[in-house]
Amino acid sequence: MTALRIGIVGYGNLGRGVEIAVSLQEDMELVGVFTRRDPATVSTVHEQTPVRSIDALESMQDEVDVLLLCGGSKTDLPEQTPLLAERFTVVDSFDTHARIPEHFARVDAAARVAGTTALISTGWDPGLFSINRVYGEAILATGCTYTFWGRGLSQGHSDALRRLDGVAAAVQYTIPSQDAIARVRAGEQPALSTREKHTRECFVVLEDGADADAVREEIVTMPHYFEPYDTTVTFLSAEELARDHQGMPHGGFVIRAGESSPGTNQTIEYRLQEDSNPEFTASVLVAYARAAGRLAAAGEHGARTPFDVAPGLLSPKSPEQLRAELL
Ligand SMILES: NC(=O)C1=CN([C@@H]2O[C@H](COP(=O)(O)OP(=O)(O)OC[C@H]3O[C@@H](n4cnc5c(N)ncnc54)[C@H](OP(=O)(O)O)[C@@H]3O)[C@@H](O)[C@H]2O)C=CC1
Ligand SMILES: N[C@@H](C[C@H]1CC(C(=O)O)=NO1)C(=O)O
Repeated sequence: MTALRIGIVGYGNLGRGVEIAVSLQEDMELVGVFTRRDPATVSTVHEQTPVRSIDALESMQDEVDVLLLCGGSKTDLPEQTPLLAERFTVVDSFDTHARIPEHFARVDAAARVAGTTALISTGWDPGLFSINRVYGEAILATGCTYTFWGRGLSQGHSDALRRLDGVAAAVQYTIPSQDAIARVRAGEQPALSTREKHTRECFVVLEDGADADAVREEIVTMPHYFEPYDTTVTFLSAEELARDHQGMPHGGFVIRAGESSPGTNQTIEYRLQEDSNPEFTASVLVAYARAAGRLAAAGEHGARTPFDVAPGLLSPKSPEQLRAELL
Protein backbone atom coordinates (compact mmCIF):
# COMPACT_ATOMS: atom_id res chain seq x y z
CA MET A 1 0.00 0.00 0.00
CA THR A 2 1.30 3.47 -0.90
CA ALA A 3 2.24 5.54 2.14
CA LEU A 4 0.26 8.74 2.77
CA ARG A 5 2.58 11.67 2.02
CA ILE A 6 2.39 14.29 4.79
CA GLY A 7 3.53 17.91 4.78
CA ILE A 8 3.82 20.00 7.96
CA VAL A 9 3.01 23.71 7.58
CA GLY A 10 4.42 25.75 10.44
CA TYR A 11 7.05 24.41 12.79
CA GLY A 12 6.39 25.23 16.42
CA ASN A 13 5.35 23.03 19.33
CA LEU A 14 2.58 21.37 17.33
CA GLY A 15 4.65 21.01 14.16
CA ARG A 16 7.39 19.31 16.16
CA GLY A 17 4.82 16.94 17.65
CA VAL A 18 3.48 16.09 14.20
CA GLU A 19 7.00 15.30 12.98
CA ILE A 20 7.34 12.79 15.80
CA ALA A 21 3.83 11.34 15.40
CA VAL A 22 4.20 10.81 11.64
CA SER A 23 7.44 8.91 12.20
CA LEU A 24 5.45 6.38 14.27
CA GLN A 25 2.93 5.62 11.48
CA GLU A 26 3.62 2.64 9.20
CA ASP A 27 1.23 3.99 6.55
CA MET A 28 2.65 7.52 6.34
CA GLU A 29 5.80 9.29 5.19
CA LEU A 30 6.88 12.85 5.93
CA VAL A 31 7.56 14.92 2.82
CA GLY A 32 8.86 17.74 4.98
CA VAL A 33 8.30 20.92 6.94
CA PHE A 34 7.18 24.13 5.24
CA THR A 35 7.93 27.30 7.15
CA ARG A 36 7.55 31.08 6.70
CA ARG A 37 10.99 31.57 8.23
CA ASP A 38 14.40 30.98 6.69
CA PRO A 39 14.56 27.14 6.54
CA ALA A 40 18.22 27.27 7.58
CA THR A 41 17.14 28.70 10.96
CA VAL A 42 14.65 25.88 11.73
CA SER A 43 16.10 22.84 13.52
CA THR A 44 13.94 19.71 13.52
CA VAL A 45 13.64 16.70 15.80
CA HIS A 46 14.95 14.35 13.11
CA GLU A 47 17.90 15.85 11.24
CA GLN A 48 16.83 14.10 8.01
CA THR A 49 13.51 15.99 7.92
CA PRO A 50 13.55 18.33 4.91
CA VAL A 51 12.72 21.96 5.74
CA ARG A 52 11.57 24.21 2.93
CA SER A 53 10.10 27.64 2.57
CA ILE A 54 6.29 27.62 2.56
CA ASP A 55 6.62 29.08 -0.95
CA ALA A 56 7.94 25.72 -2.16
CA LEU A 57 4.40 24.34 -1.87
CA GLU A 58 3.56 26.26 -5.03
CA SER A 59 5.16 23.49 -7.10
CA MET A 60 4.55 20.46 -4.86
CA GLN A 61 0.82 19.80 -5.27
CA ASP A 62 1.56 16.36 -6.71
CA GLU A 63 4.07 15.46 -4.00
CA VAL A 64 1.90 15.90 -0.90
CA ASP A 65 -1.31 14.03 -0.06
CA VAL A 66 -2.25 15.84 3.16
CA LEU A 67 -0.95 19.07 4.70
CA LEU A 68 -1.11 19.30 8.48
CA LEU A 69 -1.43 22.99 9.36
CA CYS A 70 0.36 23.68 12.65
CA GLY A 71 0.13 27.45 12.77
CA GLY A 72 -1.54 29.47 15.48
CA SER A 73 -5.30 29.85 15.58
CA LYS A 74 -5.17 33.55 16.50
CA THR A 75 -3.69 34.78 13.20
CA ASP A 76 -2.12 31.99 11.13
CA LEU A 77 -4.89 29.44 10.45
CA PRO A 78 -7.64 31.96 9.54
CA GLU A 79 -5.43 32.91 6.58
CA GLN A 80 -3.51 29.68 5.85
CA THR A 81 -6.28 27.06 5.96
CA PRO A 82 -8.59 28.57 3.30
CA LEU A 83 -5.60 29.56 1.16
CA LEU A 84 -3.96 26.10 1.21
CA ALA A 85 -7.33 24.34 0.83
CA GLU A 86 -7.38 25.86 -2.67
CA ARG A 87 -4.70 23.36 -3.66
CA PHE A 88 -4.27 20.69 -0.99
CA THR A 89 -6.16 18.38 1.29
CA VAL A 90 -5.60 20.00 4.69
CA VAL A 91 -6.12 19.32 8.40
CA ASP A 92 -5.98 22.06 11.02
CA SER A 93 -6.52 22.45 14.78
CA PHE A 94 -8.32 25.79 14.69
CA ASP A 95 -9.51 26.34 18.25
CA THR A 96 -11.05 29.80 18.59
CA HIS A 97 -14.42 28.26 19.42
CA ALA A 98 -16.49 31.39 18.85
CA ARG A 99 -15.04 31.78 15.38
CA ILE A 100 -15.32 28.15 14.20
CA PRO A 101 -18.52 28.75 12.16
CA GLU A 102 -16.91 31.56 10.15
CA HIS A 103 -13.67 29.58 9.74
CA PHE A 104 -15.67 26.59 8.51
CA ALA A 105 -17.54 28.73 5.98
CA ARG A 106 -14.37 30.26 4.53
CA VAL A 107 -12.54 26.93 4.31
CA ASP A 108 -15.59 25.13 2.92
CA ALA A 109 -16.00 27.71 0.14
CA ALA A 110 -12.35 27.33 -0.88
CA ALA A 111 -12.33 23.52 -0.70
CA ARG A 112 -15.58 23.09 -2.65
CA VAL A 113 -14.37 25.29 -5.49
CA ALA A 114 -11.00 23.52 -5.53
CA GLY A 115 -12.40 19.99 -5.10
CA THR A 116 -10.25 19.38 -2.02
CA THR A 117 -10.99 18.04 1.46
CA ALA A 118 -10.42 20.15 4.58
CA LEU A 119 -10.77 18.88 8.14
CA ILE A 120 -10.86 21.76 10.61
CA SER A 121 -10.74 22.03 14.40
CA THR A 122 -9.23 18.62 15.04
CA GLY A 123 -7.35 18.12 18.31
CA TRP A 124 -8.76 17.61 21.78
CA ASP A 125 -10.77 20.77 22.40
CA PRO A 126 -12.08 21.41 19.90
CA GLY A 127 -11.84 17.82 18.78
CA LEU A 128 -12.14 14.77 21.05
CA PHE A 129 -13.90 16.75 23.78
CA SER A 130 -16.33 18.14 21.18
CA ILE A 131 -17.22 14.62 20.06
CA ASN A 132 -17.84 13.58 23.66
CA ARG A 133 -20.05 16.60 24.26
CA VAL A 134 -22.15 15.51 21.28
CA TYR A 135 -22.30 11.90 22.47
CA GLY A 136 -23.36 13.04 25.92
CA GLU A 137 -26.18 15.28 24.73
CA ALA A 138 -27.38 12.82 22.06
CA ILE A 139 -27.49 9.90 24.50
CA LEU A 140 -28.73 11.65 27.66
CA ALA A 141 -31.31 14.09 26.33
CA THR A 142 -32.05 15.32 29.85
CA GLY A 143 -29.00 16.60 31.71
CA CYS A 144 -26.08 19.04 31.84
CA THR A 145 -22.71 18.97 30.09
CA TYR A 146 -19.53 20.36 31.67
CA THR A 147 -15.99 20.76 30.33
CA PHE A 148 -13.02 21.40 32.61
CA TRP A 149 -9.42 21.92 31.49
CA GLY A 150 -6.17 21.84 33.46
CA ARG A 151 -4.36 22.79 35.37
CA GLY A 152 -2.24 22.94 32.24
CA LEU A 153 -0.70 24.94 29.45
CA SER A 154 -3.09 26.06 26.72
CA GLN A 155 -1.22 26.32 23.44
CA GLY A 156 -3.91 28.44 21.81
CA HIS A 157 -3.91 30.97 24.63
CA SER A 158 -0.12 30.96 24.81
CA ASP A 159 0.02 31.56 21.04
CA ALA A 160 -2.45 34.43 21.40
CA LEU A 161 -0.18 36.07 24.01
CA ARG A 162 2.89 35.71 21.79
CA ARG A 163 1.12 37.52 18.95
CA LEU A 164 0.73 40.74 20.94
CA ASP A 165 2.96 43.73 20.23
CA GLY A 166 5.53 44.04 22.97
CA VAL A 167 5.50 40.36 23.93
CA ALA A 168 8.74 38.47 23.33
CA ALA A 169 7.60 35.13 24.82
CA ALA A 170 4.72 33.86 26.92
CA VAL A 171 2.81 30.89 28.28
CA GLN A 172 -0.70 30.59 29.71
CA TYR A 173 -1.99 28.12 32.25
CA THR A 174 -5.65 27.25 32.65
CA ILE A 175 -6.85 26.48 36.17
CA PRO A 176 -10.24 24.81 36.78
CA SER A 177 -12.35 25.81 39.77
CA GLN A 178 -12.24 22.97 42.28
CA ASP A 179 -15.47 24.29 43.81
CA ALA A 180 -17.22 24.10 40.44
CA ILE A 181 -15.90 20.57 39.87
CA ALA A 182 -17.07 19.48 43.34
CA ARG A 183 -20.57 20.84 42.70
CA VAL A 184 -20.76 19.01 39.36
CA ARG A 185 -19.50 15.77 40.86
CA ALA A 186 -22.00 16.13 43.70
CA GLY A 187 -24.72 15.98 41.07
CA GLU A 188 -25.95 19.53 41.63
CA GLN A 189 -26.05 20.17 37.87
CA PRO A 190 -25.19 23.83 38.60
CA ALA A 191 -25.52 26.62 36.03
CA LEU A 192 -21.89 27.84 35.86
CA SER A 193 -20.69 30.93 34.00
CA THR A 194 -17.42 30.84 32.06
CA ARG A 195 -15.83 32.88 34.85
CA GLU A 196 -16.99 30.41 37.52
CA LYS A 197 -15.31 27.43 35.82
CA HIS A 198 -11.73 28.51 35.07
CA THR A 199 -9.14 31.19 35.74
CA ARG A 200 -6.18 31.96 33.53
CA GLU A 201 -2.56 32.70 34.54
CA CYS A 202 -0.28 34.35 31.99
CA PHE A 203 3.51 34.54 32.26
CA VAL A 204 4.92 37.11 29.85
CA VAL A 205 8.39 38.22 28.77
CA LEU A 206 8.24 41.78 27.46
CA GLU A 207 10.25 43.11 24.55
CA ASP A 208 12.68 45.87 25.46
CA GLY A 209 10.82 49.13 25.88
CA ALA A 210 7.35 47.60 25.91
CA ASP A 211 4.71 49.20 28.16
CA ALA A 212 3.74 46.58 30.77
CA ASP A 213 0.44 48.25 31.66
CA ALA A 214 -0.59 48.46 28.00
CA VAL A 215 0.29 44.79 27.41
CA ARG A 216 -1.59 43.72 30.52
CA GLU A 217 -4.66 45.65 29.36
CA GLU A 218 -4.43 44.09 25.87
CA ILE A 219 -4.38 40.64 27.45
CA VAL A 220 -7.18 40.89 30.00
CA THR A 221 -9.54 42.52 27.46
CA MET A 222 -8.78 40.11 24.59
CA PRO A 223 -12.14 38.85 23.28
CA HIS A 224 -12.82 35.10 23.39
CA TYR A 225 -9.38 34.29 24.89
CA PHE A 226 -9.16 36.22 28.19
CA GLU A 227 -11.97 38.75 28.53
CA PRO A 228 -14.54 36.17 29.75
CA TYR A 229 -12.16 34.97 32.51
CA ASP A 230 -10.48 36.24 35.67
CA THR A 231 -6.95 36.53 34.28
CA THR A 232 -3.66 37.29 36.02
CA VAL A 233 -0.55 38.52 34.18
CA THR A 234 2.94 38.06 35.62
CA PHE A 235 5.94 39.61 33.89
CA LEU A 236 9.24 37.74 34.11
CA SER A 237 12.61 37.49 32.42
CA ALA A 238 13.42 35.20 29.51
CA GLU A 239 15.72 33.30 31.87
CA GLU A 240 12.92 32.76 34.40
CA LEU A 241 10.56 31.60 31.65
CA ALA A 242 13.14 29.14 30.34
CA ARG A 243 13.90 27.92 33.86
CA ASP A 244 10.39 27.60 35.29
CA HIS A 245 8.04 27.09 32.34
CA GLN A 246 9.39 24.45 30.00
CA GLY A 247 6.79 21.68 30.31
CA MET A 248 3.50 21.72 28.40
CA PRO A 249 1.30 19.30 30.34
CA HIS A 250 -2.47 19.60 30.12
CA GLY A 251 -5.66 17.64 30.18
CA GLY A 252 -9.20 17.79 31.43
CA PHE A 253 -12.54 16.09 31.23
CA VAL A 254 -16.04 16.29 29.81
CA ILE A 255 -18.96 15.19 31.98
CA ARG A 256 -22.58 14.66 30.94
CA ALA A 257 -24.75 14.23 34.02
CA GLY A 258 -28.32 13.32 33.20
CA GLU A 259 -31.31 11.07 33.71
CA SER A 260 -32.63 8.26 31.48
CA SER A 261 -35.94 8.52 33.38
CA PRO A 262 -37.02 10.64 36.39
CA GLY A 263 -34.73 9.77 39.27
CA THR A 264 -32.58 7.35 37.24
CA ASN A 265 -29.20 9.15 37.07
CA GLN A 266 -26.66 8.43 34.36
CA THR A 267 -23.16 9.95 33.99
CA ILE A 268 -20.80 9.91 31.02
CA GLU A 269 -17.22 11.09 31.58
CA TYR A 270 -14.29 11.37 29.18
CA ARG A 271 -10.89 12.35 30.59
CA LEU A 272 -7.47 13.22 29.11
CA GLN A 273 -4.15 13.52 30.97
CA GLU A 274 -1.31 14.84 28.83
CA ASP A 275 2.40 15.01 29.64
CA SER A 276 2.67 17.02 26.46
CA ASN A 277 -0.25 18.97 25.05
CA PRO A 278 1.47 19.49 21.67
CA GLU A 279 2.48 15.86 21.27
CA PHE A 280 -1.02 14.67 22.16
CA THR A 281 -2.67 17.17 19.85
CA ALA A 282 -0.23 16.22 17.09
CA SER A 283 -1.20 12.57 17.52
CA VAL A 284 -4.84 13.52 16.96
CA LEU A 285 -4.02 15.56 13.85
CA VAL A 286 -2.05 12.67 12.38
CA ALA A 287 -4.97 10.27 12.89
CA TYR A 288 -7.22 12.81 11.16
CA ALA A 289 -4.68 13.08 8.32
CA ARG A 290 -5.39 9.41 7.64
CA ALA A 291 -9.13 10.14 7.57
CA ALA A 292 -8.63 13.19 5.34
CA GLY A 293 -6.67 11.13 2.83
CA ARG A 294 -9.47 8.56 2.72
CA LEU A 295 -12.21 11.19 2.41
CA ALA A 296 -10.31 12.91 -0.41
CA ALA A 297 -9.85 9.58 -2.23
CA ALA A 298 -13.62 9.02 -1.91
CA GLY A 299 -14.32 12.42 -3.47
CA GLU A 300 -15.64 13.94 -0.24
CA HIS A 301 -14.86 17.58 -1.00
CA GLY A 302 -15.36 20.67 1.14
CA ALA A 303 -14.82 21.31 4.84
CA ARG A 304 -15.58 18.80 7.58
CA THR A 305 -15.28 18.90 11.37
CA PRO A 306 -14.61 15.98 13.76
CA PHE A 307 -18.40 15.61 14.00
CA ASP A 308 -18.44 14.54 10.34
CA VAL A 309 -15.67 11.93 10.40
CA ALA A 310 -16.49 8.28 11.15
CA PRO A 311 -14.11 6.96 13.84
CA GLY A 312 -13.04 4.02 11.70
CA LEU A 313 -11.47 6.40 9.17
CA LEU A 314 -8.92 7.42 11.81
CA SER A 315 -7.61 3.88 12.26
CA PRO A 316 -4.83 2.20 10.28
CA LYS A 317 -6.87 -1.00 10.63
CA SER A 318 -9.27 -2.06 7.87
CA PRO A 319 -13.03 -2.05 8.50
CA GLU A 320 -12.85 -5.87 8.62
CA GLN A 321 -10.11 -5.78 11.27
CA LEU A 322 -12.04 -3.19 13.30
CA ARG A 323 -15.19 -5.32 13.26
CA ALA A 324 -13.22 -8.37 14.33
CA GLU A 325 -11.02 -6.69 16.95
CA LEU A 326 -12.55 -3.54 18.41
CA LEU A 327 -16.32 -3.61 17.93
N1 LIG B 1 -7.75 21.87 18.94
C1 LIG B 1 -6.92 21.61 19.96
O1 LIG B 1 -7.22 20.79 20.84
C2 LIG B 1 -5.58 22.28 20.05
C3 LIG B 1 -5.22 23.27 19.17
N2 LIG B 1 -3.98 23.83 19.23
C4 LIG B 1 -3.65 24.90 18.28
O2 LIG B 1 -2.31 24.74 17.83
C5 LIG B 1 -1.81 26.05 17.58
C6 LIG B 1 -0.31 26.05 17.49
O3 LIG B 1 0.23 25.91 18.78
P1 LIG B 1 1.83 25.90 18.97
O4 LIG B 1 2.44 24.94 18.01
O5 LIG B 1 2.08 25.75 20.41
O6 LIG B 1 2.22 27.39 18.51
P2 LIG B 1 3.69 27.95 18.24
O7 LIG B 1 3.69 29.36 18.66
O8 LIG B 1 4.72 27.02 18.78
O9 LIG B 1 3.81 27.89 16.62
C7 LIG B 1 2.89 28.59 15.83
C8 LIG B 1 3.63 29.03 14.55
O10 LIG B 1 4.56 30.04 14.90
C9 LIG B 1 5.74 29.91 14.09
N3 LIG B 1 6.88 29.78 15.00
C10 LIG B 1 7.15 28.76 15.82
N4 LIG B 1 8.30 28.99 16.49
C11 LIG B 1 8.73 30.21 16.10
C12 LIG B 1 9.86 31.01 16.40
N5 LIG B 1 10.77 30.58 17.29
N6 LIG B 1 10.00 32.18 15.78
C13 LIG B 1 9.08 32.58 14.88
N7 LIG B 1 7.97 31.88 14.53
C14 LIG B 1 7.83 30.71 15.14
C15 LIG B 1 5.59 28.64 13.26
O11 LIG B 1 5.26 28.97 11.92
P3 LIG B 1 6.46 29.12 10.83
O12 LIG B 1 7.27 27.86 10.91
O13 LIG B 1 5.74 29.29 9.53
O14 LIG B 1 7.24 30.31 11.24
C16 LIG B 1 4.44 27.91 13.93
O15 LIG B 1 3.65 27.17 13.05
C17 LIG B 1 -2.38 26.88 18.71
O16 LIG B 1 -2.51 28.25 18.33
C18 LIG B 1 -3.75 26.24 18.93
O17 LIG B 1 -4.72 27.03 18.31
C19 LIG B 1 -3.05 23.45 20.18
C20 LIG B 1 -3.38 22.49 21.10
C21 LIG B 1 -4.69 21.85 21.12
N1 LIG C 1 -7.22 24.38 22.30
C1 LIG C 1 -6.59 24.17 23.60
C2 LIG C 1 -6.95 22.77 24.09
C3 LIG C 1 -7.88 22.89 25.29
C4 LIG C 1 -7.17 23.54 26.46
C5 LIG C 1 -7.98 24.73 26.70
C6 LIG C 1 -7.68 25.74 27.74
O1 LIG C 1 -6.74 25.49 28.51
O2 LIG C 1 -8.36 26.79 27.72
N2 LIG C 1 -8.96 24.80 25.85
O3 LIG C 1 -9.01 23.76 25.00
C7 LIG C 1 -5.08 24.39 23.52
O4 LIG C 1 -4.70 25.18 22.62
O5 LIG C 1 -4.33 23.85 24.33
